[in-house]
Amino acid sequence: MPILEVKNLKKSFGGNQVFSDINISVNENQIYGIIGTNGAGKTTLFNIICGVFGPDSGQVIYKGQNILGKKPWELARMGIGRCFQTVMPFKSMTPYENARVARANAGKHSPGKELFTLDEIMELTDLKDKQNIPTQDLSLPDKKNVEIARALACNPDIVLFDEVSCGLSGEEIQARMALMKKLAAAGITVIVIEHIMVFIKEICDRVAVLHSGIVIAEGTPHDVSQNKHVIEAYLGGKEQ
Ligand SMILES: Nc1ncnc2c1ncn2[C@@H]1O[C@H](COP(=O)(O)OP(=O)(O)OP(=O)(O)O)[C@@H](O)[C@H]1O
Repeated sequence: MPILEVKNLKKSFGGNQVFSDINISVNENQIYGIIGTNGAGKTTLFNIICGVFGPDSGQVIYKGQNILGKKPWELARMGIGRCFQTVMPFKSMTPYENARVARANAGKHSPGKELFTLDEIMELTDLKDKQNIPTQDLSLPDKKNVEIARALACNPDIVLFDEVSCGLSGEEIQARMALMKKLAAAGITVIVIEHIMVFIKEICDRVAVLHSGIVIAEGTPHDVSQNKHVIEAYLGGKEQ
């Protein structure tokens, strides 16, 4: 059953049309990948889903309700979480404080029914032994973990991750993949934008490929990687 559907989305910035007709359907508990070349509109799609700005036309349906027009904080309280490509935690606060503030602000719809305690979130995001260090003194990968911890503290039903593996080592990427799988196993729906194909192939149940304003392919990672439009448009004619 779909938890999130994007229907007939159109979006332009000035004269630059980013989407002419985007359609995506994400089922509950799936790990759903979104790929596409630079500038294909992946982050724009997340911004529209999260209420940062609206489309020119189309619909975003979350749990059966059209959510266009709702503010980002309203959507966070409805269970839509987001991790940004660039990290934006409160720098002077520790990881634990960042998570606590996020929970207090967005700790949503079902108080007392949080999926993870703050301690569990520190464990899940590998921050347990650093949870009392000011975030500004942590490494970039740890800061990214704080960003994930903040999203999880909001007790989301769905989390959108925008290139959270960017700049990480192979080992850190493996840890990130394991975390995504744990979130899905715990009942959270995960949508990831990633450029790293191994990441997409290993963890995603389904993938959508954005190109020239539309979804040129949708399916399992294997099916999508065999699709001739994808090979031509996204993989530069070479299968990966
Ligand atoms: N707020 C904005 N104002 C004007 N143009 C924008 C805005 N946000 C995005 N764009 C433009 O929309 C297009 C899609 O950008 P977007 O960042 O969504 O692509 P992307 O697929 O996420 O790219 P990347 O892989 O490089 O992160 C680009 O041409 C970009 O310049």
